Amino acid sequence: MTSMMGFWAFSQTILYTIFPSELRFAFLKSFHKIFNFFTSFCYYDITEIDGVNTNELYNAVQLYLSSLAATSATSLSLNRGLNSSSITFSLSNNHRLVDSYNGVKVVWEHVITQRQTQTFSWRPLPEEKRVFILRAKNKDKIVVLGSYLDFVMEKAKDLRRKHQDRLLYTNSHGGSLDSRGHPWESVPFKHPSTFDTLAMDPLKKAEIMADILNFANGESFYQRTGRAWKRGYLLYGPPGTGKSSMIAAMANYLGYDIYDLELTEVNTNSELRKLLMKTSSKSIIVIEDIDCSINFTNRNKNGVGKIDYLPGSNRGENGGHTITLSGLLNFTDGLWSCCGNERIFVFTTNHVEKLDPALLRSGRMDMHIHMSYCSFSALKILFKNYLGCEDDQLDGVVLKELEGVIDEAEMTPADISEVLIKSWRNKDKAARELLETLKTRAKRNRMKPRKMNTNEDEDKELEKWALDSPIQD
Ligand SMILES: Nc1ncnc2c1ncn2[C@@H]1O[C@H](COP(=O)(O)OP(=O)(O)OP(=O)(O)O)[C@@H](O)[C@H]1O
Ligand SMILES: [Mg+2]
Repeated sequence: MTSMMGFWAFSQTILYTIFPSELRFAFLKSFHKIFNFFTSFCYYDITEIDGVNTNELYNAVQLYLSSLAATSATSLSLNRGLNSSSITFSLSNNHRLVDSYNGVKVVWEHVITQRQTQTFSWRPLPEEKRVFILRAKNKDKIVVLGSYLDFVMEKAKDLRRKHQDRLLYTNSHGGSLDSRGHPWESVPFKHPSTFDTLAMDPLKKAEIMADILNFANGESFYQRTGRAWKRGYLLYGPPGTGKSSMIAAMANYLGYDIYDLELTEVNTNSELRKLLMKTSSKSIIVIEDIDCSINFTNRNKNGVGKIDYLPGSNRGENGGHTITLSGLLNFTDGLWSCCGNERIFVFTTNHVEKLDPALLRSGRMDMHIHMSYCSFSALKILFKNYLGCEDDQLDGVVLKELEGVIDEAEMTPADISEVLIKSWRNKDKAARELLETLKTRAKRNRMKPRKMNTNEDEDKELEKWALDSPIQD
């Protein structure tokens, strides 16, 4: 500003010595206009990469402008991501867009420049440097910084949930970062499972739906009670009972992204933290088959399990992998779990009895959900899904028999779907075939010798405990 004033004084001196008075006035007037034009505006740079981190505001602005650009910009870049169902717009290089908010007019410009070749860097940066420049009048500074940018962030979040494909992230290359600073790779998430298609006890389903909805709408509750805005679910039960389908249904219901954390790819607790820091809010962080990829049972003298990689996993015994159960609990529970908001953690397992009790203890996972064999009420949902009919449209006698035998048959919804899918065009035939299969399974189960040993008793005890664990805050 001082140099501006100096330049102003200097130009006035020149003016008085060179120009006659009439010309001087006209010149001064235009000069004043130009001078005011530049000094009455403020400019904000929003760069794509801020230091080493991706700038969330940049992504939000890009999305927000894409919705404006579609109708008002004259030059657009059109993109369609691999596997994506929709085209996205973005402002072309050096193009501008005018936006107004509460009577305040702002101008956005997108500037892309080539980055100078880097001599040395811990992490290579992308070749292009991309910046959004926001211009606003000085007098509107408070509105812009106080509420306009928050408005842009909120709008972008909504747009993303409404129009963009949700994403499924995976950490297939462990915790290492790519050139844009992401440890996660993503693909569009298009799982068709919803709570409508999920076959399970309707009361239990309603309870889970209410719980996640309460969570998603509970910002003020979490703020008031001083709790981190996160919730943990443990889904356990035999294969094919719908644990993964439940996760997909949750994501579709809330419009959240999914981070599928492959724990065997993560080497250290700090890598785990890095991964957590790079997850966005409104997401579900999933660790599937937690008992299969790692073994928590090997506790050290402090009673905290150190994770041994099982023979099937791709980690050797002496590979220098130092991830611990306390690291994992810190990830879900501790201070690090609070960087970011509105996140759901889901662990799944086929063997709840193999999990370390520290993981099951009250307060760790807020809700333990037992996904079990198909019940009669769950079967009715499968009839609707696969045969397109309500149960009262089926033969009453067959239905009664199905009800009598289904619990004893102990068949998973996945197994039952396989039977129904074979004759889905003929609903009565499909129901009859299912009845035959269920009867055969029930007979086999009746003949199977029940092993009753202390281990089984313990397992049952543990399952009961897991089932009875905390359900509400
Ligand atoms: N409860 C259910 N409701 C509707 N469909 C189901 C249900 N459970 C299983 N299925 C069907 O079976 C398939 C496999 O189920 P899913 O992958 O959800 O089981 P899972 O419990 O995650 O199994 P695993 O323990 O092997 O991971 C699903 O794609 C779906 O078609
Ligand atoms: Mg699964």
